[in-house]
Amino acid sequence: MTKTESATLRPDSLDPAWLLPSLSGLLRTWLPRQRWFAGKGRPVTDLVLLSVTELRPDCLHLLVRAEYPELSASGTSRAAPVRDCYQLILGFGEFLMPRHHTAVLGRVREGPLTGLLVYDALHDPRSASLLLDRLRTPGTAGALRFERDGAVTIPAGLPPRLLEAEQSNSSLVYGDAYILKLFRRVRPGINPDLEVPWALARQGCTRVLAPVAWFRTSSPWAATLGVLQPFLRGADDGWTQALAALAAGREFTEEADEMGQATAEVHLALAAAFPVESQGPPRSERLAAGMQERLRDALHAVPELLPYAAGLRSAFTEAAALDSPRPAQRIHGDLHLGQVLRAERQWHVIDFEGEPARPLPERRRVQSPVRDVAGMLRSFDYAAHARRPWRPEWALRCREAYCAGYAAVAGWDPRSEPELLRAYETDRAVYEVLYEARHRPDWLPVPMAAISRLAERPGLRRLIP
Ligand SMILES: Nc1ncnc2c1ncn2[C@@H]1O[C@H](COP(=O)(O)OP(=O)(O)O)[C@@H](O)[C@H]1O
Ligand SMILES: O=P(O)(O)O[C@H]1O[C@H](CO)[C@@H](O[C@H]2O[C@H](CO)[C@@H](O)[C@H](O)[C@H]2O)[C@H](O)[C@H]1O
Repeated sequence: MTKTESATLRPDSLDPAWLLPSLSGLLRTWLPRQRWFAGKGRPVTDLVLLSVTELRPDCLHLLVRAEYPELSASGTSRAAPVRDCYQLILGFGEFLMPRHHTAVLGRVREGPLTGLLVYDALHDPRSASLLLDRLRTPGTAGALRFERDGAVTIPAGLPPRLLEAEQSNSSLVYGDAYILKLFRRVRPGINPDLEVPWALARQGCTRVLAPVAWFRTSSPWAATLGVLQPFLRGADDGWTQALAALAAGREFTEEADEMGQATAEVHLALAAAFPVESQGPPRSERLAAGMQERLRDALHAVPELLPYAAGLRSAFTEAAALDSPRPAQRIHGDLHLGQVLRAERQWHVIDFEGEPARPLPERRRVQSPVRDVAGMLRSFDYAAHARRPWRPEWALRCREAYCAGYAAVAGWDPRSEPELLRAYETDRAVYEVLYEARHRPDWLPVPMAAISRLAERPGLRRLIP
């Protein structure tokens, strides 16, 4: 990397009245290309600057509200546009890093900043280090507040690198000792990815990594913006390991069994750390109504789902007739193979953010633990369908092993509630269809294969993937 002189923003640079117009054209082109931007491939129809904070004269922290049309099966969007708030940390000045040309938004073409190069400052080691420095020494910058666990001392000077994983957010790794996740899509409220691991670690749960520092904002509303956790050096996630096993023609049942045990341990710790539903078991009717509603939304957005609608609905109708004996409790909310990391032969569970598209109050609500189990079962299926030849029997064995491991620790077997499991798997597959349509259209056939199976075998009782 070569860095030439970096321009300094003028003192009036924080004035939203002209800052946003200067950046607007660049953001409209750059945002839809980002992996974490939910409106991928759709035009940004409006941008509002919600807050701007100077981190350094040539580095700004921004919260920007982007508006884009909702996905619509008809192509003509009659649905209300989506309005999401995104966290950006932008650098201004010359930035030459050819490997990371996606980091560059471009040159400002109008207003007082004309000619200035704008880039995603997370790619700039100076800005990445600045963030760690702020987290090491608690304090404020405008509406931003940096905080840390007083019992932990974070060393200075750890070299930063931006993680190049397929992510919904952006993460910086410091000296292979800590990882800072910056939430890209910001919602009002405390993010469960801070709240949950913090509470679980205090329960003595060794399956999670306790947050050591975090930062939040109070403007335009209170929200968590980033969390720093210990980095598990040399760990592989479950997805990478499952694909490696498949490629080598190996079974993955031992790992799946241990993963089931880890999930159950986390569920037990969650039930101890947070209130469980005091009104008795979750009301299946209400639950199924929520699933039907999500299906309706997905049908509106993804036309490929329409032929399966009746079959999918039947999964929810069947579940509505039952009442699960399982009390509702806090859960992970988006459990899949990418959310478990294996280090020193032990699985750790990460990313308690829940499904990023849902509002935070919904993600923080108590739910059935079967939702998490179904998420992981779907993930074995994803792995088995990620490459040709498809290996559904491999997935079936993983799914059985995972449930057995779960049952051994939790004291109840998810397979004993097949209707509920099917409903949650169907709900998850519908979510995945929507997720892939929005973020990775090339992947759509994977959840669609499950949709066709789940819809066409309404009487299914086995764990056939
Ligand atoms: N504590 C950690 N130690 C090592 N790697 C981690 C850790 N936390 C996250 N990662 C890596 O970062 C990736 C993205 O993290 P994740 O929390 O899932 O972010 P996102 O919500 O953006 O998808 C994970 O798949 C994993 O490879
Ligand atoms: O990145 P997040 O952890 O926030 O989760 C989102 O992205 C996941 C993909 O990266 C997506 O997971 C889906 O694809 C996985 C394979 O890449 C597969 O293991 C999961 O089973 C499947 O759901 C997840 O749904 C989404 O919320």
